[in-house]
Amino acid sequence: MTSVFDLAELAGLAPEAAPVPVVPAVVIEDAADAVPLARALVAGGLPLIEITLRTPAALDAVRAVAAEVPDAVVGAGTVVSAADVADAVGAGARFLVSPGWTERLLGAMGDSGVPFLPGVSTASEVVALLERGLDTMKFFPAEAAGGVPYLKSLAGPLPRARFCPTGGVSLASAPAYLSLPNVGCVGGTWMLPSDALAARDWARVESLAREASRLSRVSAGARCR
Ligand SMILES: O=C(O)C(=O)C[C@H](O)[C@H](O)COP(=O)(O)O
Repeated sequence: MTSVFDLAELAGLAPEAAPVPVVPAVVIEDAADAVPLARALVAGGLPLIEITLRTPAALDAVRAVAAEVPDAVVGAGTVVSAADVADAVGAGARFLVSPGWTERLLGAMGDSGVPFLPGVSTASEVVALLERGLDTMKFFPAEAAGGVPYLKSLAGPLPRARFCPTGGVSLASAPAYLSLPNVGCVGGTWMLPSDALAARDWARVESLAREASRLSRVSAGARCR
């Protein structure tokens, strides 16, 4: 099955046109903002968009982006229960991201039919997921859990596991993550500053997305299939 790192396939693009491996994590307060926000991200070159289920507006936001922004690939983040999985997929989420995992959550995400990134932060969790046949995961909270040196250390004993580090990642730190052989994409909120969202400053979001979209295609693109 397609993994979240099969970015071109997820986005419906040819492999050579794989999008930049940066996934904005959106916290949305007003569902009416979802479409203009998603359009700004897409215009800035970031078509993969994770809307976190942290706010009451999130599911309506997923629904709106799925219906009205065809160039976006919208997914749901903060998926922490089987009910979240059902709600997110029902709303049109095309991928799922969770900060952690349980057997039940893995089962529900596995049955959902869409790619998913279960969150891990320890070597034992990586081993547990590999044991279950899953090799694609979110590394969360990336910076607090050890950042680039930690992922480098995991690559030796656990080379099959591939990660999407998220949590404290910035424009400055993203290139170091993307240069690692076990990183397929990075997630973050740095292109969505809360003051820009509060002001509905979509031009600023687009410009920050464009800046993020210049991050190395070369280093990660080859591994994102
Ligand atoms: O809600 C979840 O499922 C998450 O894990 C959320 C995101 O990973 C963080 O919100 C990233 O946020 P920054 O640290 O600002 O980049």
